[in-house]
Amino acid sequence: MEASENCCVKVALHIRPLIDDERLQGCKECVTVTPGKPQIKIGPHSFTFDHVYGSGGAPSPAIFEDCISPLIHGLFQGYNATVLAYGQTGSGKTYTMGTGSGDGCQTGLIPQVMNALFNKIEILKHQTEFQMQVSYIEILNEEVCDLLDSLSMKMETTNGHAAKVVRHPIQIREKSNGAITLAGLTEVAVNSLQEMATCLDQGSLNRATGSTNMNNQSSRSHAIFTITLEQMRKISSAFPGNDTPDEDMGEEYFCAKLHLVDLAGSERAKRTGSDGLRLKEGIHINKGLLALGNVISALGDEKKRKEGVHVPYRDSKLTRLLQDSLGGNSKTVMIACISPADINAEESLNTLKYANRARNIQNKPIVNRDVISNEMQKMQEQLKLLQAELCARGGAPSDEVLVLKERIAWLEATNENLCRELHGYRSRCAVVQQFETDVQVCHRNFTVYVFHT
Ligand SMILES: Nc1ncnc2c1ncn2[C@@H]1O[C@H](COP(=O)(O)OP(=O)(O)OP(=O)(O)O)[C@@H](O)[C@H]1O
Repeated sequence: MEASENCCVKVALHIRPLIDDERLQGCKECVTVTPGKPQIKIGPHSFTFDHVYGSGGAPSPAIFEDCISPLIHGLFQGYNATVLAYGQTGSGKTYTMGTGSGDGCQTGLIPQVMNALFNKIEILKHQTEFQMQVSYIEILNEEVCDLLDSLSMKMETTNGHAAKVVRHPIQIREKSNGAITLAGLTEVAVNSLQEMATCLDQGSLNRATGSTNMNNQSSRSHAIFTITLEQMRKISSAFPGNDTPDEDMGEEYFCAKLHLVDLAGSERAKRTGSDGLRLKEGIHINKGLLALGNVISALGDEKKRKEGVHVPYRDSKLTRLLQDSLGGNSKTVMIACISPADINAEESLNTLKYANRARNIQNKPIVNRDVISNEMQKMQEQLKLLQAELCARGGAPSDEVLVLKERIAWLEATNENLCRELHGYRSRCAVVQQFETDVQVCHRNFTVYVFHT
């Protein structure tokens, strides 16, 4: 795997327009965007973000080009990415992400992501083989549910009472290398934009929503739509002294994930008017968001970071699942959503403070190339060096030239063997991950060619 620069979590603010309900209540806008700057004022407080959209800031459609396009570009280079929509209930997260069933789902970010992915694949398909899978989960009342598994989302009728959706939670597992996985998660292989859109629609329909005083279609869960992009790319290279340019050097395998997260909205029971089930959901929502806030605080505070303060990822399912997106191997963008209405000023201020802290989080994204490809790349670099040396010696017979030729022959044979191995294992990330656990065997062989010339 390739190391890369640390990169901070980017935070964009999206201010939705006043909605009918707020106009009917006679609300006024209480936020002001500084013209030409990603800066916002609310009362005496002012905040600067990476971008500000809506309400006098940049136009909302620019979010995709500015914030999401670079993540997609990175995904094709093998970098994991995460987009997190955060904000108070009713602030426009679902609309912005396009995970709902309203107008936003046509223009939201996820449909645009899907379009961009398939457009790019169309351009690259002649030199790269692609496979994509999607999964869609929600965290509801601190349980993880698979939104694409129709069996775990059964409609059940009890004692003749109305049918209700019964959700069967799935378990979080931690592998020996610390990676988090979900036991038995449905991963649907998708080959077209239409197939991917169907998964999004079906999962979104299964997602738990309910009516509160603040939003008549409030998402009651945190939802994570994950796209896994696997690539098998042809490597070609011209050896010095070789007349055939772009000689086929085998293939490289990359596997990167894009998590698109629509968080449930923070809420106050007094304002949502929740009781019973809605209240219980609200308590869990706030608990998960508090845990997320604590992780953001621990990671965003430079002093704490330098002191190596414990990051409480394990305090909630949400933070365990987002561990890599915050402070780990991912390029991450947070989209903080707020309502401009004066009745929501207190909640908007809280969102702004929360999002502002997230800007200090440093991630360490790396290219997710599998171990075999990695070793192959090292080997090919060695081959190039040896070929160049052979060329420089002009091929005159000597002991050194003989040794060089032997080494080159050995490397070429090993490279060919590995190409075959990789072919056999390329179909799924999981299989390659399994293969990585056996990599010590390969390493023993590789040490043979790691020598100093
Ligand atoms: N940019 C926008 N332009 C117009 N209307 C919007 C915009 N964003 C949100 N809305 C409207 O505001 C209302 C609340 O939006 P939405 O359901 O997306 O909020 P939310 O933050 O996801 O809420 P919750 O956390 O309760 O699920 C909806 O009626 C939606 O259509």
